[in-house]
Amino acid sequence: MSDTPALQLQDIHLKLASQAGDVNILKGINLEIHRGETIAIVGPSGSGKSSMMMVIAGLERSTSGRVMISGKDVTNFSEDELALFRRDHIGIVFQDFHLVPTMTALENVSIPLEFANTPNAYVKAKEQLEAVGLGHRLEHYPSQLSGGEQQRVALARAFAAQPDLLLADEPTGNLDGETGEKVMDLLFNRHKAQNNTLLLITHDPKLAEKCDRTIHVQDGRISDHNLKEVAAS
Ligand SMILES: Nc1ncnc2c1ncn2[C@@H]1O[C@H](COP(=O)(O)OP(=O)(O)OP(=O)(O)O)[C@@H](O)[C@H]1O
Repeated sequence: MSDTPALQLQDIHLKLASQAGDVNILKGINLEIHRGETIAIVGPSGSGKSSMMMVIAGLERSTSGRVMISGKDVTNFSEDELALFRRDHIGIVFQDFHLVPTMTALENVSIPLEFANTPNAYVKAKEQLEAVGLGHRLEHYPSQLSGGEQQRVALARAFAAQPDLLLADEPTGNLDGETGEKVMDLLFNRHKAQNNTLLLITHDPKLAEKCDRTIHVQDGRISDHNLKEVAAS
């Protein structure tokens, strides 16, 4: 296994314009995550967790700083380069599923594989759906699926291309406790099966406990608490 970190953030700042003036959202984030780690990102509402994840995913461009993924500096990638890099290396799961409503479960999972010219995209998508227990729902549209099932489709889609980095932003936030637990078990099982790196934003302490490490974000910074953890380790 290579020693190259899965993810490095160096002095990331994010400033966005709002009607009330510029807002400093991220204020110098430094972070290094190793391959295969599971990381919980916790912190108060509005502290910048989702913004940090958007910067990592290349869906938001930082104002300054550097983003390295698997040793590749993606900071100055064009939008097209970022889209290709995301397709090949990053899986993302959102709280509200983000499935395409006019596509079946099978199509939702296979479409990114087809874009990547992956051979046997449908067969691979079917395998991913079977791995999350949805082999009997392949032809169902999102509106015909429960919230838990929709999130399982989103998991199948995120894992389909075997990404190096899996980002999940409160993936159980819209689900009831029992369904959320099942989705979470699947998320960890799929992570284990593929041995990718998992970053998970959560407000649930039980979930954070399941991860190797917890990163605390406070007011756009990684809080002192983490620095003490690092110093003690
Ligand atoms: N497009 C934007 N323009 C201006 N400010 C924004 C924008 N997007 C987010 N913010 C602000 O940035 C801050 C961080 O938001 P972010 O969504 O990253 O927080 P969070 O920690 O993920 O919160 P939550 O736990 O509630 O999801 C908030 O104060 C938010 O209002």
